[in-house]
Amino acid sequence: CHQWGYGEEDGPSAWHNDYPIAQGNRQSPIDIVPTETVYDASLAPIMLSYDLCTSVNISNNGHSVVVEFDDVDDRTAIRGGPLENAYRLKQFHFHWGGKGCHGSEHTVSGKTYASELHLVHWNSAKYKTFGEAAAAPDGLAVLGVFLEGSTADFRGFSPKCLLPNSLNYWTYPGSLTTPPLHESVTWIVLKEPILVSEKQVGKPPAVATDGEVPNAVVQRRGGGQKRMENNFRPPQPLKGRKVRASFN
Ligand SMILES: C[C@H](CNC(=O)c1ccc(S(N)(=O)=O)cc1)Cn1ccc2ccccc21
Ligand SMILES: [Zn+2]
Repeated sequence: CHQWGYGEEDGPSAWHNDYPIAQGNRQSPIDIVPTETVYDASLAPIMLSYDLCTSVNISNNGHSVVVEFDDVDDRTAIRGGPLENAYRLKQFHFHWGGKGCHGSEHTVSGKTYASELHLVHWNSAKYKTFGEAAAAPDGLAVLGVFLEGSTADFRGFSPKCLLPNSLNYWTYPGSLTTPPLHESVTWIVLKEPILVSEKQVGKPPAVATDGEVPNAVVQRRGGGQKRMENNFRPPQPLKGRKVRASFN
């Protein structure tokens, strides 16, 4: 099966060998240039109903730490914004760098953030399963939230506590940022970052790249477990796409 990663040999610059769509026309992430975005007054505010969300598990899939939700109904969903109907929350995960710097996937005029949270939703009105939606052009909606280093509390555990005060956003048609890189994502990227504690962002979560969730990752010389870091794809060509802003 296709082994891909973020290293020299198997990283983003090699993904096109196994996933030619990597050079497609709506790839993600992108560099968002605010002066080149278009304010669209017809864009509705996004509405998040995360209150009844039921997280099911947390796992390390070798590429990120993923918190999965049970997606049997639309209790936990995102609506409004550029979306035609409700999209159901499936999972959220993070992308980060090493030592608390440059870990975000989207950038804003070249500025990188320490990390980026992705809340992944699927179009349950049109598709029966996440897998089916993940391959359809209007199948997914991913809410991207930048994480900046500072101190902040992290009480409770509704994804709502992971959101900034303002829901001002940019939106554009894009793709999964990891293989299979399906061009199936309506991206909604919040402008305002959330602040998480330096110690949390400074040190990437202690996860290994071989899928184990060790209590502490040991840095073994030569092979064995490697600390998972820099699991971000660099910005991809815009190829004429318009990035719309929900704010002036
Ligand atoms: C495409 C899927 C695996 N990939 C993702 O789910 C995914 C989601 C979000 C992003 S990002 N970084 O753009 O937000 C990247 C990858 C495999 N898959 C196919 C069927 C299926 C069913 C359940 C679970 C996974 C499944
Ligand atoms: Zn992601």
